[in-house]
Amino acid sequence: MQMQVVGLTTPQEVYVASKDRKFRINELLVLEDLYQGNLIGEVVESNSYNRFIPLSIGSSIHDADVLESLKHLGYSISEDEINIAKVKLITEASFPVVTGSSVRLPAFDEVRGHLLKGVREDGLLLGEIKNTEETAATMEDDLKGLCEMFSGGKLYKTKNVPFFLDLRSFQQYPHIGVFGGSGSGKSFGLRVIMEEIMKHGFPALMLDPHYEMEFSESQESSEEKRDFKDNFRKFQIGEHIGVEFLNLSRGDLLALLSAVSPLTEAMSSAIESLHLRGDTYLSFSNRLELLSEALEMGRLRIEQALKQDMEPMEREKHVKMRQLLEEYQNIPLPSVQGIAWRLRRLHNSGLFSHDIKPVKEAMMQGKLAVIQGPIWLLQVFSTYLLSNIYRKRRDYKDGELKGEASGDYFPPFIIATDEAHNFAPKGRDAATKGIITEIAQEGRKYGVFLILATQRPTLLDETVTAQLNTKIIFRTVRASDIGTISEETDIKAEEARRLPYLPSGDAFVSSPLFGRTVAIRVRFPHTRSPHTQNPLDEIQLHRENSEDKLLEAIKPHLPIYAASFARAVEEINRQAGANYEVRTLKAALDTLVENGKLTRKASPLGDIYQMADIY
Ligand SMILES: Nc1ncnc2c1ncn2[C@@H]1O[C@H](COP(=O)(O)OP(=O)(O)OP(=O)(O)O)[C@@H](O)[C@H]1O
Repeated sequence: MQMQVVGLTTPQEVYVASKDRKFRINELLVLEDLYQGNLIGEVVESNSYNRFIPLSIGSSIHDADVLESLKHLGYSISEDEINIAKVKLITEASFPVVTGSSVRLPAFDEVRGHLLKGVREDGLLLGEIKNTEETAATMEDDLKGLCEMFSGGKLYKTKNVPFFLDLRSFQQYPHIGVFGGSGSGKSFGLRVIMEEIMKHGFPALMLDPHYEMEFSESQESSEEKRDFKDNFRKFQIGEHIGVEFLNLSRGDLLALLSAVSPLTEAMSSAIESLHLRGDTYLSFSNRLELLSEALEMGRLRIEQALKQDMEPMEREKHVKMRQLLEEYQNIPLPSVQGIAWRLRRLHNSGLFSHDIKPVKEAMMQGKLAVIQGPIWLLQVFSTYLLSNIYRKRRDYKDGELKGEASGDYFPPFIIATDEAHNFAPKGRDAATKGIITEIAQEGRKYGVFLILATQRPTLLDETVTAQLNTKIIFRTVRASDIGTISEETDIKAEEARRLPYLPSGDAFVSSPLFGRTVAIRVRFPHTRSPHTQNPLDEIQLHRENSEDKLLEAIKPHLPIYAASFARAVEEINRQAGANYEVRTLKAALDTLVENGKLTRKASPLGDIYQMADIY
């Protein structure tokens, strides 16, 4: 197996040819340069030619120089099969590589530094580095076969070099972007990242608008049975967690109300004067309701009413209304009503009936807290939650830095979310945008890290995108998104061209730690999402279940004449938990006949249905 550098070379890029070896994209090669010693390069394009498709027919890489030097090196261009790779040097050479230099595959130790960063114990094992099988053969045994891969319908142990993301390096490169279109493997990727974070017991918080981040069921097919029941806790907003109204700052309250629907300026200033220190939900909402009633009635009618006879409670109410009207007469009624309905909407969601203590507790214990809720409520709540825990961490850390007796300990943590473009959108406001931008810019100092996943990197706020040091990029088809990705990462033009065709689960990792883009395949997750049932299977299962139920319910009535359906249908419905009418019952029984479970015979009194096995 002979491989050589051919054609015109530069210090950054060369072509390598071989008669008998097909090059694999992203594999690493050693170029044995006579003067500069061994150089490491990565295959970025691979082509193969034979005499039936002569080299001279259009392709970017076989320019005249390549052809010329192939001839010099003894290749017979019209007869041999020739494989040619475009190779980018990973470490730049000082001057162009010598044409004709021998090329070989590296032993693992020669490229270890390019493939593994940090120590294994601190790494998040995301999967394998693509096309490193031959190099991996010379790897120490305890790095071999570390994770399960799923490809081509088969599950197997990896034969490639494992890919670790060094958790320790987050201090330097704190934030991660996960990009990829629908079905590209982004959710699987996020799941794997979160599983790895849980393995390290690193406190984390995940916003889960899709209700899919469940880690208690292990993959059935996997050999490595592993669940994370004790490593994560799931909270539904309004059900398990919420905000304590009493502890809300004015700013928090404004953020919450505006997340329901943007506030007008008049509303914001009304809140400034209407919200009082020590307000509970009840005292604040009562004030709003009474004021709005008072504004509607007007001073004159309130005075008149007070002159009439009234129940003491009614009187008290009217006195209070008069007082409020005096105090807040300049606030327009629509503003008060606008605030009141926003507040009611928050209250109806259950938001004010709970607090965030359980989330903090889970994080203090090094667990992953999964926060679920509809996206609007998630926005509202996470604004409050993120600000609260970030502040807690910042206060603790600042106190420590100043050498002051520090307050309560709160650990470093990771915040992860899918649909990140909803939480920090470009060009428009969202409740969460402020806090996410702040963490993107300042979080590093406090050990607060972001993992932001989105299908649409183009819609993510630029300030935030610019702070995402590490990017994991799955299949992306949309040209505008490929454009954004190309601008924001060190992804090579050849790789950008491959983005629309990446198989699900393959990704490019662009990270300053590696100094280049690494092509990986994400491992098979240990756990599965509750959504993985195929809708077709769901329908089939449901159908079988309801058929079985109907069969059980009809049994006592068999044999049954079509004419007797009217009498039996009610009881059958009760037993089968169904809602048949005479007509639909007949159709359902006919289906059972088709499936061979019942038989139908014509008789002078109409059709008779009977159990199939009797005949
Ligand atoms: N690492 C992987 N290994 C094996 N198969 C994978 C991997 N990642 C994804 N797949 C396959 O691709 C399918 C789609 O992946 P996934 O659900 O992660 O896509 P997605 O990008 O999150 O899409 P969406 O945004 O629509 O949810 C999976 O159901 C699985 O069959």
